Amino acid sequence: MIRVIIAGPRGKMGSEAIQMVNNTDNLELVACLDRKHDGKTLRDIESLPNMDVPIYENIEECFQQINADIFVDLTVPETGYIHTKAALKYHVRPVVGTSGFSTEQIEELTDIANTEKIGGLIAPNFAVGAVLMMQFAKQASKYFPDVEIIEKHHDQKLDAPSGTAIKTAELISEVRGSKKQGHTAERETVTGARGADFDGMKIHSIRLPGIVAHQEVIFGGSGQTLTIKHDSFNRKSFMAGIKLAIEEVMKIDELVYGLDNILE
Ligand SMILES: NC(=O)C1=CN([C@@H]2O[C@H](COP(=O)(O)OP(=O)(O)OC[C@H]3O[C@@H](n4cnc5c(N)ncnc54)[C@H](OP(=O)(O)O)[C@@H]3O)[C@@H](O)[C@H]2O)C=CC1
Ligand SMILES: O=C(O)C1=N[C@H](C(=O)O)C[C@H](O)C1
Repeated sequence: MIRVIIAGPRGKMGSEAIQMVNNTDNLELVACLDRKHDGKTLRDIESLPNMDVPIYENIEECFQQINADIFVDLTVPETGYIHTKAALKYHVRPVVGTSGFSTEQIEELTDIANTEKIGGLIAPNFAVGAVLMMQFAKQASKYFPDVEIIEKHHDQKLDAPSGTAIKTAELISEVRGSKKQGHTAERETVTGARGADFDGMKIHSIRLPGIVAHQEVIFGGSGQTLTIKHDSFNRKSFMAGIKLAIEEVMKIDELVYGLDNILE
């Protein structure tokens, strides 16, 4: 049995993750972290399963009282970062889905995990299809260095660009390097019209009600374009990746960034 703590249990991802853990034979939910229901149990909250799993508001208290193997964070960037640091301190392996960490924060968490020899994972996207999209985009950029990323998410999302878009740009940059695209005399008549700039490639973030999580990577070449596209239509699309991450992180003693690091 792998003993799991989930932070953000009332959220869209957290509530799906609880279901996934409850439906998985070798996983056991042992506590949740929730800023609004300290001292209660899941049973006390209408939207959550009828279970006697304790809820904590304070992460240190939670780790001091609960013996757990894995800490899953599905909250917001500022809190997720603090949670992940605490998990590493208490040697509870973090599996982090929360997006919006800075590069410096990811580097710092990686250093701590590696010093402590604790396995962990920060994954911008747990959907296997999205991981493949990123890998295919990296491959394509060798032949098509002119590329723009369009990511589309629901309008409750806090961070822009998405974690997936940033990871995609980072992977493409490993192959393509830095390259300014578009006309040399290009100028914006409305600020932001050309999107965010990452090593000269543009990232465009769309936020609308009615959509979940989608990304297109469009490559342009002489007389042709190539579009690599992934769509998550619901949050179940991320659950197989979280399950795999929980299981695989138990076998490693470093913190990795991206689900691709543990996929065969
Ligand atoms: N890696 C991946 O594959 C995926 C990652 N994500 C990321 O996961 C995270 C959660 O997404 P989602 O479930 O859609 O978001 P939700 O807004 O539905 O859920 C966020 C949860 O975090 C809680 N929360 C908010 N602020 C704090 C805080 N300061 N301290 C503690 N808890 C807090 C919320 O509680 P309250 O109701 O009190 O605000 C809520 O329960 C996001 O960062 C998102 O980008 C999402 C999908 C896939
Ligand atoms: O907030 C979301 O919804 C998602 N966030 C992640 C991201 O920032 O890439 C993963 C997925 O796109 C859904």
